[in-house]
Amino acid sequence: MVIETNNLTFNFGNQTVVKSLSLQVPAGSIYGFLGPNGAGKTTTIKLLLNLLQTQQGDIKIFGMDFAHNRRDILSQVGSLIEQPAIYGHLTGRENLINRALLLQVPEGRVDEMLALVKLTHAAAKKASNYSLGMKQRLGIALALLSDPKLLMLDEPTNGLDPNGIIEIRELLVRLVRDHGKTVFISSHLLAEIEKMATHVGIINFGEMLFQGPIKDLQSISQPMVQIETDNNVDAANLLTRSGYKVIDVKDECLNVAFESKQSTAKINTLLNQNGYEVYSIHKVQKDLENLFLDITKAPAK
Ligand SMILES: Nc1ncnc2c1ncn2[C@@H]1O[C@H](COP(=O)(O)OP(=O)(O)OP(=O)(O)O)[C@@H](O)[C@H]1O
Repeated sequence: MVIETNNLTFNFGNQTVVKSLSLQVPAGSIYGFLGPNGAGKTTTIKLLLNLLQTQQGDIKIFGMDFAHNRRDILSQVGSLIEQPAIYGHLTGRENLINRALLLQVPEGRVDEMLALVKLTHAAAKKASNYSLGMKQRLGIALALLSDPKLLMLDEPTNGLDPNGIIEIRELLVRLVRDHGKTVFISSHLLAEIEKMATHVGIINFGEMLFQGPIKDLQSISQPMVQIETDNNVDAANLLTRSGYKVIDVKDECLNVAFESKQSTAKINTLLNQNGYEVYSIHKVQKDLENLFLDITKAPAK
């Protein structure tokens, strides 16, 4: 794991904004850290970057205990939180050269970074004249100058138009695929993250509500046949024995993985032939956005 937290908890006064958080961010992943406004994402990122002092719990980054290896760890982490620290009166290249001097990074990296974030054509333009998307990309180039293994980005697509979002997405995918980085990116929009993330963590009120590979989240949103019978438990057993994939059984209904209309009709016939009364049978599907809303609308504890 590149990032691992155990029982991470943080309070602002008497408000607990991060609650027993156990993050698991695998190496080489694009980890989407999702949650509505005020969920605790920025606070968590600040704890991971030591911009806030940990009050409770442990953080391990690159397998090292954060409390005892802070310098070592942070020298291998690039970050972008809130607005990128850019000087508007300097050009894109000058901004990068300044930082390269500060970090004692060879100046050759500057042109490499400009090319990587597709700003070579605008290198000599004043940063104040950059679009929001260009500023974000320059911010990412600044974060990448020291060639960190891990990039942490707090809502980097906030306020960007669809093109700007696509450019950032493509850049992050390239960084992971071609440069072996791990990317930790927060957002309050699942739709933005879904297309690039390999893993997601969904938090609300500081608590982890779902964490795992994106495909696990997608599999919860697979289409299902929802069936209500006079005996759902026995009907589910019959369907399992007959080779259908029963997803769950509740008092009021049972859910079977949807295969086709024809297979749904066969399920109906099978149940009827075995003496079950079928009160309703229909296809249901939650799209990811609705799933996300469902997961995050739980009331505060
Ligand atoms: N400096 C602070 N002092 C007191 N409370 C704070 C402070 N910073 C954040 N909070 C509170 O902590 C909670 C979590 O805020 P945080 O900024 O971490 O959420 P977030 O998920 O990043 O939200 P957003 O998507 O809006 O940026 C919120 O209730 C917020 O009001």
